[in-house]
Amino acid sequence: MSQQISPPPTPNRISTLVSKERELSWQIASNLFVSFKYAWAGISYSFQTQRNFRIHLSVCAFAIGLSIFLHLQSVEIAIIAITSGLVLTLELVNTAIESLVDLTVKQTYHDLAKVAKDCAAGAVLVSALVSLLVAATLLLPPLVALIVTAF
Ligand SMILES: Nc1ncnc2c1ncn2[C@@H]1O[C@H](COP(=O)(O)OP(=O)(O)OP(=O)(O)O)[C@@H](O)[C@H]1O
Repeated sequence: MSQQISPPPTPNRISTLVSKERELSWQIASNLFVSFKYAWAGISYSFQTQRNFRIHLSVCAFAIGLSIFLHLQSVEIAIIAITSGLVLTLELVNTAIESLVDLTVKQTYHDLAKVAKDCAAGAVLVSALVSLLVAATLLLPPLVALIVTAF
């Protein structure tokens, strides 16, 4: 049996899509303040439900705090902040993908659900490892120097 392939979108179809923008959405944020409120609700949900998010947040705060305490250069602190932000951002995306997968397949097993969840978790792991490497490279030399001078 041949598989049905959707035709590429024509300019007319695109303008129809634009005019029906967000038609399927249950609710649309009415202004920027409301958008921030929902964004904060997402961060709060992740914090309350995801143990890994709480661990990563603590480690990131510690790394940034230590980099300030050790008087690292502004660029170095910025690099640590960027890599930390990336980990937390991917944790949020991971939570969103998990929720979408669970919403779609509910409590049934599906190979593609596994791929989606495993890849999302893999993205967090990659960013966490890179972040750890960057933090160790920038923090360890001044930290060791401080410990050596103290004893
Ligand atoms: N519906 C499903 N179909 C197939 N495999 C699934 C399904 N749900 C979960 N899994 C498998 O179980 C693993 C753990 O599921 P879970 O929902 O706890 O993901 P997780 O929340 O990504 O873990 P973490 O919170 O540590 O990132 C997934 O990575 C996936 O391999």
